[in-house]
Amino acid sequence: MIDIQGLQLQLGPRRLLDIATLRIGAQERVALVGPNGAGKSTLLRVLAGQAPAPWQGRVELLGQALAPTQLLRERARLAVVPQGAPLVGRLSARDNVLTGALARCGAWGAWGFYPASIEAEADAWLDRLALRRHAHTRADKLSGGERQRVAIARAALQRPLLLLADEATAQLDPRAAEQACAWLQQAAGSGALVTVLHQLELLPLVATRVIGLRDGRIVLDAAVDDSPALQQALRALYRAAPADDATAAADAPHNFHPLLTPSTP
Ligand SMILES: Nc1ncnc2c1ncn2[C@@H]1O[C@H](COP(=O)(O)OP(=O)(O)OP(=O)(O)O)[C@@H](O)[C@H]1O
Repeated sequence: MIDIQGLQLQLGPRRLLDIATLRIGAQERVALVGPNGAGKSTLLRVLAGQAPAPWQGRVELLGQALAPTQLLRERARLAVVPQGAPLVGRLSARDNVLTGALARCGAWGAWGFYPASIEAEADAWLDRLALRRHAHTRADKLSGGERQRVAIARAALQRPLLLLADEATAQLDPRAAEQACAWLQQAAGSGALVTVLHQLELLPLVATRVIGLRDGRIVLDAAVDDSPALQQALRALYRAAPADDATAAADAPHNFHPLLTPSTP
């Protein structure tokens, strides 16, 4: 599903990513965690074909080796719930959700005509995410949390092989955030889910594997469980001071002692 070897992304003097190896299998549920500026979103952006700068290394996604300027052939099956959940503001919540199915509908979808089965699917998602009463509200009139939920439903309509979610629970109240973890898993279906997460208490609800980044490097790769070892590793991940300038980042040892590196597929 995802196979990364020697990924390096440099922006000016700053190294944003330095990932020796990372493999994520089909159907995996993975959370990316780490302090602010660790590179979590940048990694998702590389996978989504939106890297902020050219990168070096080998990135294979859904069976295709990517180049920094090349888009994935199977883009329709790659769903992204971006940070802040940008939507098409002039479209209703329902129409935004329906755009997730565009690739399945061909030209008719582009004209706003969707098969009844797809409209029913969109409505079911609007119901599930408690959005039915907002179905015909313009997206730019929705609250942040409502937009977030619309973005999850839109991703579900893509029937993704891979769903990338960047802090999809960030704008949700505690109960909705817990529910969103289940929604994300449902939206990913039989595909893989990689989600950036800051609320560590939600980890068991959304992931079976946690990957910790710091200064663009993977320093933690562990199964999600309630072991004291994982709790300790997570605390250490956030306690560690980030490199606060380019020199410090460049001087840091390349493979410093990982916090935890248990089994991965
Ligand atoms: N387009 C850009 N131009 C300059 N710097 C960038 C750009 N994109 C990311 N960065 C820098 O790269 C580093 C990693 O950013 P990234 O957004 O990936 O971190 P993150 O782990 O997702 O952080 P957060 O938890 O705060 O969202 C940050 O220091 C950020 O300032």
